[in-house]
Amino acid sequence: GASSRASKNPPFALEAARELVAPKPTLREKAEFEGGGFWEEHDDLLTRAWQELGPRHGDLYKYGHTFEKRYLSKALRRAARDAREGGNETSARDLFKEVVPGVFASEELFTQEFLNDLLEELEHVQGSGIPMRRPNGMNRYGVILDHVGLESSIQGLVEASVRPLASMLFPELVGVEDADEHFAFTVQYDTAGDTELAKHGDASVVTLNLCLGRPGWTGGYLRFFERGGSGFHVGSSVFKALPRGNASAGSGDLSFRPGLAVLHRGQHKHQALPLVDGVRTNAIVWLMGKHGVVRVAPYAEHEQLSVYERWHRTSANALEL
Ligand SMILES: O=C(O)CCC(=O)C(=O)O
Ligand SMILES: [Fe+2]
Repeated sequence: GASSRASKNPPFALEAARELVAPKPTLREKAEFEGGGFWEEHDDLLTRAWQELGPRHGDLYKYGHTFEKRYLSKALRRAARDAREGGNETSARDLFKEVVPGVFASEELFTQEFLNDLLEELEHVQGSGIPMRRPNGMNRYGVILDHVGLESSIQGLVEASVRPLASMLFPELVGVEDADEHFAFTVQYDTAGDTELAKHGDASVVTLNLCLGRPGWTGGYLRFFERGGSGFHVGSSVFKALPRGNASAGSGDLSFRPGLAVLHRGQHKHQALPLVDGVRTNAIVWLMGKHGVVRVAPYAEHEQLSVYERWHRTSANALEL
């Protein structure tokens, strides 16, 4: 019962978590390996502290009809319905423009409420005093969304729309089990903290990168590279076998605006150019297979998912849109 459970756990997890002295997030050297023990040791306490803190926007934490109505655009909901019920991906494809070869952008996926609520939730979480682990060794000021209670709602979002869209745009990479898991985090650039991110590939098969805001920064372009281990090589037989439009991972600079989302291959090398002024915050979802496995070998055309398979894989897809 409630009393025996309470007696097993130390009370006031939130207060206890605030007392913890976490490994410094500003240490750069070997950053990604540092302090792993700390986070494992206190995992339970931190999870309870987040529960005690509670949300500012509760709707963000549960995927379902309310989430979809508040946070997904009408255009995305209609496109998903057309694809799922009518087997027609035309409206889903029409959401995107290929702004750099292999980089598909859309301003039509999420609502303004999603951007606002997420930004406010980040402030709430970052002001809580609960220690937080950095998303990766390169960006020191983001939040791992999966660690602050948002993992299940983001997984719901992934299953219902992000994974089907990723499979539609990159059918040679997203098969049945290639995007069963995700890693979701934010990055934040400002002139007092991190201003840029070195050239890298993501530990993902496909990445969704959504700009949250705040409006008014300058600089901070996302640069994509044609070469440098994209996994696709012009002239190889594999490359030639890929369908047009999905074959390339080209070079170019992308200018974000709040609400602009891009999908790109994780192996498509990219770099965040220096922010000159203001603040840019993006939410990023890496898609990957179970246990973090990242598929890089492309599927031949006959092995790729059908439209039906893309949009009907899981029970989450059955949610009313
Ligand atoms: O600056 C960005 O929007 C991209 C960040 C990024 O590529 C990453 O965190 O993997
Ligand atoms: Fe990245």
